[in-house]
Amino acid sequence: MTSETVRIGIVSISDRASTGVYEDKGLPALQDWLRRALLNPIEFVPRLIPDERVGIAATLRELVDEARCDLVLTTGGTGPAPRDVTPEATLDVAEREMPGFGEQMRQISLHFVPTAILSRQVAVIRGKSLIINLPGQPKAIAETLEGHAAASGIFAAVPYCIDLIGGPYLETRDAVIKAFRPKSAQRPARPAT
Ligand SMILES: Nc1ncnc2c1ncn2[C@@H]1O[C@H](COP(=O)(O)OP(=O)(O)OP(=O)(O)O)[C@@H](O)[C@H]1O
Ligand SMILES: Nc1nc2c(c(=O)[nH]1)N[C@H]1C(S)=C(S)[C@@H](COP(=O)(O)O)O[C@H]1N2
Repeated sequence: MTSETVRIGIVSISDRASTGVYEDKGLPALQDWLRRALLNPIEFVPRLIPDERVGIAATLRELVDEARCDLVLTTGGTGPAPRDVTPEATLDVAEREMPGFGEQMRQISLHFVPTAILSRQVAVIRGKSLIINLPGQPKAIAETLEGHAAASGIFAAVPYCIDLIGGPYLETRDAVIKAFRPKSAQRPARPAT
């Protein structure tokens, strides 16, 4: 059985990376982790943009409404600094909030850094797409998606969430992240790769 293709918007939000002050490590880190974690063919739709609320909201709308992404992951701009506005922009485009993702990410991240509580990250649904904010530190991407021995990574809940909102059936590599679905929602497993 062939996996369905998934279209994923990846958005790196950083004033300095988007103006070339330093090299962006957010988009490569997102791509690397998703390629490792997913068995589905992936079409990435990447964007590197500054910390501007209106521009971030416009990018998220475009990725969901025009590019038809099933999932959008952002990185950066979730902290308390005046220019950190990613959560506000994400809420601007939200139809529904999914507060469990932010709660769980802060729990996971406390196993890595005491400043985990400074991230105001949110997750929302718009149309048939799930949008999730991740912190800006490139290493925080794998940390929050994959988790810690004591706190399961948020990506474990992403495939079933996407099932429920009408997206493609995502299959993960268990060695990276084991997706959880109720038995009634599981399809027969593919041979391991
Ligand atoms: N996109 C990125 N690429 C590479 N490193 C990054 C990126 N975003 C953040 N970092 C690193 O994480 C550190 C802390 O992130 P911080 O929240 O200050 O970044 P930011 O808000 O994206 O930066 P900026 O002030 O340029 O918008 C940065 O000093 C940088 O070392
Ligand atoms: N897993 C993880 N979460 C993390 C961090 C990290 O290094 N790893 N950094 C924290 C810090 S220092 C800040 S300020 C906030 C917000 O980061 P952002 O503004 O770059 O999004 O995320 C926090 N969450």
